[in-house]
Amino acid sequence: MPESTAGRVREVRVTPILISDPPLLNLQGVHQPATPRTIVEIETESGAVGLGETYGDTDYLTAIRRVAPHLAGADVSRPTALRAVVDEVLGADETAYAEAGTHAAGLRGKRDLAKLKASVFAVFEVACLDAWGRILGVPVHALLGGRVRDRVDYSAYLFYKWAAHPGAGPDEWGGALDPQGVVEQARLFADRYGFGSIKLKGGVFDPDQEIAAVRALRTAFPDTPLRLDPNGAWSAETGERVARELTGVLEYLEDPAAGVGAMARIHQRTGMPLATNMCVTGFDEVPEAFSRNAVQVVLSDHHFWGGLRATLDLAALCRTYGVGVSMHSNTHLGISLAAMTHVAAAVPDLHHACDTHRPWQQEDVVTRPHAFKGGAVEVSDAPGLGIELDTDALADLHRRWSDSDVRDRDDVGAMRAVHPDWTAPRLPRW
Ligand SMILES: O=C([O-])C(=O)C[C@H](O)[C@@H](O)C(=O)[O-]
Ligand SMILES: [Mg+2]
Repeated sequence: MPESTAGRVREVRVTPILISDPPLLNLQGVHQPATPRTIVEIETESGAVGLGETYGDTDYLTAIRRVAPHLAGADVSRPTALRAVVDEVLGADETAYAEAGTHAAGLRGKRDLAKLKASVFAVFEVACLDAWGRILGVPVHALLGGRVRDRVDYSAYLFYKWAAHPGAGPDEWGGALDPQGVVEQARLFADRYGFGSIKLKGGVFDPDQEIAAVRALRTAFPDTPLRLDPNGAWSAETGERVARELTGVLEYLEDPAAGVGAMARIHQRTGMPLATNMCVTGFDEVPEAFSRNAVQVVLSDHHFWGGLRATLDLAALCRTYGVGVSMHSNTHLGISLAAMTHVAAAVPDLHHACDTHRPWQQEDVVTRPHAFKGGAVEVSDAPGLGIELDTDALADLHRRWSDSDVRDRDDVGAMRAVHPDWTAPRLPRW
């Protein structure tokens, strides 16, 4: 019998876009009014089109564009084989990633070539699985072993924020710069989306102010699991103090201090469960962190762990070592949310609500953006990722990218629009 050509890759389209983003504050500065993402479409000989979404910064976009032409003729049912293609095309040039600017580097752990390759592979893997699922008529979660839940719980992801970007009118969320503002934002998220867990992005104000905000959330939401994430802004001593003050209040504390040593010390001295998307962001970082008991919850993220099946590998590793698993997010649209939901649906031991930035985005490139009901997204059983590309929206957001000179996420630069002397904070900041 002749080999089937249905899953053979005919064309790969890579489209950079800019999506608008509110003025959300973090350790490094503030989100820009618009941030880059990359959308990948893999079209097969049968006409099936698989979708992927990932970071849009120059280093990612350049690497994705370099690899894309080499995928023609590959088979979407064999995504593992593409790993070798990515490795070969991106070669051994460590500088490809390390020198590509400062932007959000500090907020999501190490930056090296291995991680860039894992990230580039991930967006193609998702698109292949989507196309393959469409061809077979099965959902992506079925290709991952099948769903073990019907709905995936997400967490409200609160940020300190300005009421508006400089020079722009106020947005629909309003400002949140003190405990009362944070509680009001939480109520908005709970009312609109029904989230049953709350995370506050910290590292913005003095730790005592952030402790006060968490206590105000506890008073307003007595039974809701709470988290605080200062992105490694504190010293081990400060982390220890905050951990003691918030013991019994937080479900977990996320990246209180930078590095495995500080994390291990904080946990050992306080017993506070610690989560990370900074000190363990690749498989090579697992042995030391786990053997030193530095993290109790790993925040997986298929965008940089190497795709959906690598996320399942990570979950299995965590299970083996008695470490919890949950999910990290960055500013993203519906293709990423669909991929996150399919893989989360297939992870057996997912005991924490996943992070998502999606409610902060007012536009999308999918025709029917996901709805959060009771804080959860329903797991789709439609073929592939269960989403359709809105080609007009994609064209509009690509036009915005073409008309703009924003090419990288730069929270530090965005902060300079208001504080001209602002520089990336040296750690520990407190
Ligand atoms: O959990 C985290 O550290 C993040 O979500 C990283 C992000 O870059 C977050 O800090 C943001 O969007 O400002
Ligand atoms: Mg984090």
